[in-house]
Parts: sequence; C-alpha cells; structure tokens
Amino acid sequence: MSETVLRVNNLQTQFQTRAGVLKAVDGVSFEVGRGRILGLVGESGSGKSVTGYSILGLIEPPGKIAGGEVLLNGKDITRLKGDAMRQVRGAQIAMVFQDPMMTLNPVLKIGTQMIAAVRAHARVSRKAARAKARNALAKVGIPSPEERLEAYPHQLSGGMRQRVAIAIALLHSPAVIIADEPTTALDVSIQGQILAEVRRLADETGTAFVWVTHDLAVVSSLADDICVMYAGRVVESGPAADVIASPRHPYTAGLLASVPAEHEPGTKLPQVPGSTPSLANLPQGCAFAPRCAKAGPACTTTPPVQHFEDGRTALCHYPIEPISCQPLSLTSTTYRSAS
Ligand SMILES: Nc1ncnc2c1ncn2[C@@H]1O[C@H](COP(=O)(O)OP(=O)(O)OP(=O)(O)O)[C@@H](O)[C@H]1O
Repeated sequence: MSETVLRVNNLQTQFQTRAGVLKAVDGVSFEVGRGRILGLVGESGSGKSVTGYSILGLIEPPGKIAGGEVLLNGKDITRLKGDAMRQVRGAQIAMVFQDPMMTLNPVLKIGTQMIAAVRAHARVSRKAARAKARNALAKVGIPSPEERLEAYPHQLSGGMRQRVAIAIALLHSPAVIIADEPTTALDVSIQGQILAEVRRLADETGTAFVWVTHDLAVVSSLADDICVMYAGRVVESGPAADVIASPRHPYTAGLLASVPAEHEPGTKLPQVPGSTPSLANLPQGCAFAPRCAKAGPACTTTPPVQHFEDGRTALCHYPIEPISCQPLSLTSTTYRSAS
C-alpha cells in the first residue's frame, strides 16, 4: 500500500432543513494512497458529492461538518478557516467539477486564467507562470498548448474544456484531486481518452484521485479501490476488482446485477429495485433493509462494520459469502496505464 495522503475519519455532514437535520454524510471513513484512485459510487442522493465538498471545506450553511476529521498528509483540514483553507485548496487539494465552466471564466482567455491560478499560490513571474500553464495543458494531452492559451473557453470542445479544468487542478501538483462526475456529460470515446489520461497522471505524478461517479463501469476500469455509499454511509469498501468480482453487501450486488453486460461507460447506473429513502425519514437500523432480499430480524438494529480479508468491509448484518465467479466485465476498455 502506498503512503496515505488523504484519510477521512468518521466524517459527518448535516443540513438543517424544515424537515429536521439531514445526515447527508453519516460517519464516512476511507483513505487514499499516493497515486491511487478511489471510486466513490452510489445512487443519486447517497452523499457522494457532499462528501467531496466536505473534504474541500466547501459546505455552506445551512450545512455544516458536524464531526470527524479530514487528514491531508496527516493534518486535519476541517479546522482550517478562510485564507488558511483557501491556501490548501488549489495547492494541496483541488476539485474538478462535472461542468468545467464551474472552474473556467467564459470571458477570459485560458492563458489569463491559468496564469492567475499559478500565481495565486506561487510567487513567480508571468512568463514562468505561462510556461507552467503550457506544460500543464500538454500533460493532459491538449495539442498545441501555446495556441490553446490564447483561446476562450467557448472556442474549445466540451472534452477540451474538461481537460483544461483537470490541467488547472494539476497546476500545483496537489496531493489529492476530488473529481465529481467530470466525464459524465461527455461522449463515450472522449470520456475513455480522459480516463486513460487520468490513470496515467495518477501513476506518473503521484496525485491521488477521489472519483465520484454513478457509473460502475468507470470505477471498475479506472479505480484501484471502491467505496460504495448508501444513505450517507459507506456500505462496502475494498479493492475495486475484488468488490466487483465478489460483492459482500447486498446493495453492491444489486448495483452490479442491474448493470447490463454491455454497459458502456457514460451511461447512468441502472437503479436497484425500490427507491432510495428520504434522509429525513430513514428506517430504523439498516437503511437498505426495505430494499434488501437478504434482510432479516437483525436489520432493525444498526448494522456492524464487518471486516474481511484484504481490508474489505461491509456494513451489514448478513453479508454475502465470498463467491468465486468469473470477473464481471463491465466494459471492454480499461484505463490502466501500461506501466
Ligand atoms: N444544500 C443542501 N441542503 C439540504 N440538503 C442537501 C443539500 N445539499 C445536499 N443535500 C442532501 O444531501 C444528500 C446527499 O446529496 P449528494 O449531492 O451528496 O448526493 P450524490 O450521491 O452526490 O447524488 P448525485 O449523484 O445526484 O449528486 C441528498 O439527500 C441531498 O438532498
């Protein structure tokens, strides 16, 4: 296991609403090693994005981090405020959003924006900042980077804009990048190219990624490790290949069973039968029990975290026995670099 760069411990993020306190993230823990990619997967509303925003200190009232720690290279960043957090964000930990225009200003040239981003965290000349920006564009596979610096965002395709957003995130060689569904809106072949670049970048630069997605096909081929979230909790975690080959939590098994064999990256994860519960009205005990074929009498009480071989976990009273089955091929493309 590579050196841990991000450790999330018992993170709790809540929103005060008219319906009461919503526990959007309820005791989430995971860690990511240098150069590793963690896939954070689950249905809509499971708490993936709020987890990402919490790590970056981007939760605004009526939301708040109610407990837990986010250790970046061993230092708890949940305690940082204002400027101190802004210094960390962008330099040591960065975000890539689904819509690159969350990062890019439509009325400024790419070069102007990237130079400003470099100089926000480093005392360097404009010339040196421009060279750094050009290198970052080249690193994410953008052809003719010098020309692209002179372009406005609207002059680039969606895929190129997302590559620019990734290049901006990489400018300061952050320890961690949180990526929130950054390829979901893109054409499948462009998505495949970007995922291959991301795998290469993680391997070459050592930047760790937390990759938030609905799409198990993406996770199965891109991620080293998986956390499956349901109703604000991690219900299963472990090495991606092992979890996909032999899920131990009935929810993960349901997600996998609902993925067609020829599932293409970019399509939304089909739903497990039943609907996701309202966070304002969760059942007692296991939140998944009402949808679970394996639910039994114990499920009215909070399930324990079961620890299995190879660091795998499942939050379940009745975990599935390990099976030796053929590895499920969710996609014909793998995004692992050759090294
Ligand atoms: N500002 C907010 N106020 C109240 N509730 C919120 C707020 N932001 C998020 N939530 C709630 O937190 C829960 C988790 O949301 P989150 O966006 O993290 O889910 P997700 O798994 O990322 O889903 P999606 O993939 O659809 O974005 C949801 O029930 C959502 O309604």
